[in-house]
Amino acid sequence: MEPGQPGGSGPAEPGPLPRGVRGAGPKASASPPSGAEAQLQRCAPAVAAVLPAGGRGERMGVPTPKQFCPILERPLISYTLQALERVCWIKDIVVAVTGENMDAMKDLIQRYQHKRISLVEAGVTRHRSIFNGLKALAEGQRDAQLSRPEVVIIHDAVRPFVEEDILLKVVTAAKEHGAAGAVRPLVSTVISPDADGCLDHSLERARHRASEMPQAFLFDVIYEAYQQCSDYDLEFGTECLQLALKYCHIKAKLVEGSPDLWKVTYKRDLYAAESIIKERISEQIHIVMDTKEDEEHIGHHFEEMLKNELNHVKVTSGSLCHPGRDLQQIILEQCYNFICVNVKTSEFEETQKLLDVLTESNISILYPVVVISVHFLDHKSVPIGQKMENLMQIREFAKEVKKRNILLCGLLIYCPQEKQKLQDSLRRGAIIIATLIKERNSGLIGQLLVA
Ligand SMILES: Nc1ccn([C@@H]2O[C@H](COP(=O)(O)OP(=O)(O)OP(=O)(O)O)[C@@H](O)[C@H]2O)c(=O)n1
Ligand SMILES: O=P(O)(O)OC[C@@H](O)[C@@H](O)[C@@H](O)CO
Repeated sequence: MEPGQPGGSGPAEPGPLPRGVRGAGPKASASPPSGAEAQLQRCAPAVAAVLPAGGRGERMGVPTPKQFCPILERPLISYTLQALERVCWIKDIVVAVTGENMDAMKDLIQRYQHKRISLVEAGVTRHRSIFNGLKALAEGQRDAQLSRPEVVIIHDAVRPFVEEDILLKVVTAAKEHGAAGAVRPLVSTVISPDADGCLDHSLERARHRASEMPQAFLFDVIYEAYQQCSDYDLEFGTECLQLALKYCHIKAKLVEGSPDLWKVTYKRDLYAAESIIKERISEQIHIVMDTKEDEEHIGHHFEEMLKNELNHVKVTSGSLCHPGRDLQQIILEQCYNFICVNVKTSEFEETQKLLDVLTESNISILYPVVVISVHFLDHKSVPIGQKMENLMQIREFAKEVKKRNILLCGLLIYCPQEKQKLQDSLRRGAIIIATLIKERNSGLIGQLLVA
């Protein structure tokens, strides 16, 4: 077993410590608890998580096991780890991977600065992988600082959209009932075929649920269940809650989960996951301009047009004159989309300053950051040949910053003197920007689009 490598900036900062669970890291609680809160936390359960990630992903139909398939050039499992790492009261995350994928997993932990991760060898079935993870926690391996938790979460590594609230619900329910699991309404009706492959009977859909993840258990319950488990169950079983019922007579509490708890199984699920992630990181755009706010200029007309056309997202704006104030705050808010409107300075002076700040910030470790360098072509500009020659530098800039997962492309907005035509150009520019951010396509880096 290999502990994960300590990270640097790492994933998003964990959320606030919910009542009733003990913190894990230095940021587990903003200030030391007092009185009843301290008492509550002292008796709160220590929580660990086991992530089975040792499958082959045969139903995905590609050579790469689906947990390592890329979404926006980052392996799927990294998103699940990030989701669990956001929860500060999960002390250890034990991931079961096959021996052949162990090195790839260690590289991934290092590259994306995942924390609190320990690795164990997967088994030939999902139940065996989970059992190996539980054994690692039970034996409290010193080299990974693992300790036996009171409550253990079991969550498939290929379910990236898991939020703190469902985790807290299943952990709290497991503490009371011994076991708990997320469920969802059935989408299709379950039927039972007879020996001839014909319908024997169907289940009343409204009275049944789909068992999803996360699930949570008192550690002693699920560990005892796995220790008693038959080889048949270990080989063919698919339901941990059933093991707790069959071997420990514990009836798990069923917790209604959100639609996002689905498991990535087929290729369509990977496309869906990528679309959801793209949508989530496109919700905020920050405009950087190299002119003062009160200055009448085409750049401010364009800023207004952007805010009107992109009214479905949060659009903030500022300048680089005070990067310590505006931009750092925006980066802390995890904005992944930046528009640099070059009005007064030479072609790429402002854009270069923005790229330097973004490169320093590590914001693009987990998600590709889109930067669009906006330029204007009007009758006062330098001769168009000279202008275009200057703007072609964007290709070199883009190639350089791509190494830092920053997707840079340019937008040249033609500014006719006639007011309506100018408005049309600005609107086309805004639509191009909205598309570039939504698609986040690395194939367009270094391109200069014209509106
Ligand atoms: N021997 C196994 C088999 C599966 N899993 C993990 O269990 C989770 C859910 O299983 P499933 O969706 O069935 O994954 P695969 O077995 O990889 O998929 P397939 O059945 O299509 O091969 C996945 O994170 C998978 O990596 C595991 O840890 N060990
Ligand atoms: O059967 P699979 O290995 O595809 O999936 C394993 C679990 O995710 C699945 O059985 C859930 O219903 C939870 O128990």
